[in-house]
Amino acid sequence: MSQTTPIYILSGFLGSGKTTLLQQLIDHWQGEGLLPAVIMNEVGDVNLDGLQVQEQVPMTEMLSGCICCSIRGDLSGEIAGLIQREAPDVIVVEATGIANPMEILEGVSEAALYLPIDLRGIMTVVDSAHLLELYNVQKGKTYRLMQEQIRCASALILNKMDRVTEDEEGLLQSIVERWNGYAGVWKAVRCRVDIPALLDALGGVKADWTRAADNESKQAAGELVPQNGREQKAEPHGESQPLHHPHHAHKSHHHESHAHESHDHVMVYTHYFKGPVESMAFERLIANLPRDVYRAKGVLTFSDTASRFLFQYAFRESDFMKITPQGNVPDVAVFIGEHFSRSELEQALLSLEQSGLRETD
Ligand SMILES: Nc1nc2c(ncn2[C@@H]2O[C@H](COP(=O)(O)OP(=O)(O)OP(=O)(O)O)[C@@H](O)[C@H]2O)c(=O)[nH]1
Repeated sequence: MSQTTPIYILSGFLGSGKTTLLQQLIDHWQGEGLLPAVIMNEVGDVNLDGLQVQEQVPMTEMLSGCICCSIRGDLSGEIAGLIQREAPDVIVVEATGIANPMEILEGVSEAALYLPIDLRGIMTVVDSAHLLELYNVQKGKTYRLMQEQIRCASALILNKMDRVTEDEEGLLQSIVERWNGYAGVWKAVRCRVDIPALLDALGGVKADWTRAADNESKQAAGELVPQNGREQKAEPHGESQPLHHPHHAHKSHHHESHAHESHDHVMVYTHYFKGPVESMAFERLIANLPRDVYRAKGVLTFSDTASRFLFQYAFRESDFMKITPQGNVPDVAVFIGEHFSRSELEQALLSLEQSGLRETD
């Protein structure tokens, strides 16, 4: 009898906490003796989230585009490759924060027509404070995309509750219940949720799943076949790019305009550092980023510290973590936002590099 591989889609706006949840899912499955595998999609051309996932987790990286549109045609090939190479017990597809989940759902559903996979549902992670702020304004593409990601969820993780007051909790709950009365809701800080309960609540995804009222739970089954391997698919291109690459094959076109409409306002700038920079100066630059930059992350060598750091910036909060990356990871920072001035940002980063170089002379 042929066996199907359960597959989960991890959705949520940029910086909401998807990778934070992914780490917990992986720990849980590994604790059960299972082999999870990950398909990680990034809009930039470097996968920094992958550095936070253990080496032994098989991972395929789909970079430089969004699986909901520009590289959606590649998704089924990636799933098939992972199953063939690694025989994982479960697969998680971590979408880019700007992906329209409906399109990813369609991509995975198409793949399920000819691959032995069983789509269990979409987990959407929400930055609760960010949602409340956008809800107060009630407009903008980011707001609509967040709304879409919430509507499409089969499970909702209201994350970053540490940034929400008790008074705001009620409003938050009522917003998400109005938008999606079907999904189970988990409130969390750092995505710390009851993972077995979360997984138990996810059943198969129905064709008309956005309106489905019932939620049958299915049990994941699988044999342990521990192997290891990572593969990277990057498209060669310049350092700053729009998110749609005409040279990518589009297998399916019927939803294209809708998908692009969801995030064609977003731009990415990737900066490769030529040398170390001073830590305080870099922190100041991050603290003063224009509001239109809503996500940044990178790996850096500072001129005044011994260790290398992974930095994260999401919705005006930054975080620095010491890391020792495996392999040859360059000093690089990725900035994602809307209509910000690439040249101003580049100039600011270049002058940081200049003063860093003077210091190490
Ligand atoms: N204050 C606060 N920060 C959090 C929480 N959960 C995650 N973070 C931080 O938010 C930042 C983004 O978290 P990630 O898990 O990388 O978010 P993501 O959704 O994977 O980000 P992208 O893949 O870039 O879209 C990191 O600096 C996390 O440490 C939380 O509950 N509260």
